[in-house]
Amino acid sequence: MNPGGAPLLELQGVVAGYGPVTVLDGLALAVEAGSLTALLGRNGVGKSTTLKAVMGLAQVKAGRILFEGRDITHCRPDERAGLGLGYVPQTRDIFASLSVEENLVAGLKRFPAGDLDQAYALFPRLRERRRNRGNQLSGGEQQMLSVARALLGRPRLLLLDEPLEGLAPVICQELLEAFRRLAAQGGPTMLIVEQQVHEVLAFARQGVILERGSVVHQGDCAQLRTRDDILDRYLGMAVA
Ligand SMILES: Nc1ncnc2c1ncn2[C@@H]1O[C@H](COP(=O)(O)OP(=O)(O)OP(=O)(O)O)[C@@H](O)[C@H]1O
Repeated sequence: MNPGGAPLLELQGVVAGYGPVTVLDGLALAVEAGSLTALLGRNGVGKSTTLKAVMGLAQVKAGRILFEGRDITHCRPDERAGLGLGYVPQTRDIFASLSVEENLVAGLKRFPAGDLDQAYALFPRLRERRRNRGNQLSGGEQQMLSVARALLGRPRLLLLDEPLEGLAPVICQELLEAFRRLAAQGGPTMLIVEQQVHEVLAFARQGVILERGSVVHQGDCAQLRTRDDILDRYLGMAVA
């Protein structure tokens, strides 16, 4: 399951990209089981590509990706999902013409062990909107549905790509509160790519900063919040 206490996820010297384009340049990254990790960095440094490489959606040209100590570098994306990796893409993975409930039921075809009631308990708004079509939902509700669909697979690691993008502050807090409840209930380890640095640093426990496809800083989010020098240097900002 997890031989020798290995990290839940480990990227070893990963070189990855798209065709001739190389984005990740020997990326080394470890995510411990039970952690909440924020993956930060300026636009275009390779945050989404990191998640795509883990899911088998970007081409890995060198290096290895291990999940629970098992080499998944060459597994198909659906095999990775079956092994316990959940992914919420930046594009929100829902069917616009299906209702909330139909979206979830479609997810159950893929993950028969999933639990609709659990999804509704985590996001009561989805129960209220269960007859609304995907394209009749607000951005926040679409994001909740996308997360709920990923959770049907009962992942041990949930990869979230900019879950707060384009959401009003009050909805961001609602979503983060749901993530907190999920974590408190022993939910999946989470690796979150996010541009809303204030919000994600207040939520996550570990922060990893990428620059040009490599890790340039990693540490406690509580400490990172006080490191204006690092935030300014790598993210072009200072957090009060
Ligand atoms: N399908 C693709 N084909 C070719 N190049 C791509 C593709 N997707 C992304 N890229 C390039 O890879 C680089 C890294 O992109 P990526 O989306 O991983 O960055 P990011 O750190 O997530 O950025 P952002 O914060 O803007 O989403 C960028 O230069 C981007 O243009």
